[in-house]
Amino acid sequence: MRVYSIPMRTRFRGITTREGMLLHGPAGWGEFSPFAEYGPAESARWLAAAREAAEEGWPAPVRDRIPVNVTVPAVGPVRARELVEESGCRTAKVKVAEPGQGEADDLARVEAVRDALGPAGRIRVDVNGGWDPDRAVRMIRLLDRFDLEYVEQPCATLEELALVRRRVDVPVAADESIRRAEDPLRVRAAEAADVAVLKVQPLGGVRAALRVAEACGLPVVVSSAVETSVGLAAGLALAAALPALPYACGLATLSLLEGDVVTDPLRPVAGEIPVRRPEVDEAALRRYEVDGAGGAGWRDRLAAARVELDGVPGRVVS
Ligand SMILES: O=C(O)CCC(=O)c1ccccc1C(=O)O
Ligand SMILES: [Mg+2]
Repeated sequence: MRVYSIPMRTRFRGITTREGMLLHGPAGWGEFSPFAEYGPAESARWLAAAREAAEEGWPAPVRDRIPVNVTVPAVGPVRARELVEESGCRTAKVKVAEPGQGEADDLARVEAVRDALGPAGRIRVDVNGGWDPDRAVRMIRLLDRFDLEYVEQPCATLEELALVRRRVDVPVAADESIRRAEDPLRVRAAEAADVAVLKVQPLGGVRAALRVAEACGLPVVVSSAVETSVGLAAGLALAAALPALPYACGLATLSLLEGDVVTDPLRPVAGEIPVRRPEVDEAALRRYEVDGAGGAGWRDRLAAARVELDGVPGRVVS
């Protein structure tokens, strides 16, 4: 196993460096990159996803190209426009409700993105649970001036999502509300969402995510956890295996990173990423590889996740 640390081009989710581990097995490379705040129990699912990639591979694809959205972090309007234009994507996901910013920042960013995309482009906003229901209803109506495809996780809880969903016309997507196997049934029962955002690593792999998709009974948007192309390939495999894929996916996140670990990174071409599994490039990996203290911390996190998953300190995946 190898530990990487890649600087981010733009601060995202409060982080400026993306770190993780790459595990190798008979089926290829897998990525284990739980965010720093995740403990062993949550990280165990991220490990299950890495093992599936390294040991088993993924179910057969039913499509060979995945339409994707450009991800626009909480940047100013000028940078937002540049990111959309550079991307070639016709759908944008815009982060809003960033701590320390105001409603005017959100409106200016979304306006700039609408300007860059033109009237035919699609815009979704991601709130990461940052609004209370009253603010959510008010802000969604204001932002819908720029025509929203959906609003992702406007509030933190399921009950709040359901309340907001009843009060606005814009569809609601659940992201943070779907992290465990039992969550999709709760989302369904609460009638809290119109769309399910699914991420492979937090859900424990492509097969686990396919089961969640089925249990939700909602259209699915596959998103990345801001990963190297090794992790993104698993997201692509999920998007490629879903029976239906009515929305663009959030897998165009490589542009948030300064570099990658493969020869031919998974970047969009004309708004789509071709479904494939790129080869890890030794020279690229060595460029971002860390050992010593950083690497040791990750080896401890891997060991703890293994204990959760296997019950005992487990078999070593090289
Ligand atoms: O969906 C996308 O466009 C990119 C992925 C993304 O936004 C994301 C990435 C890592 C952690 C959380 C999130 C999120 O959707 O909130
Ligand atoms: Mg989200």
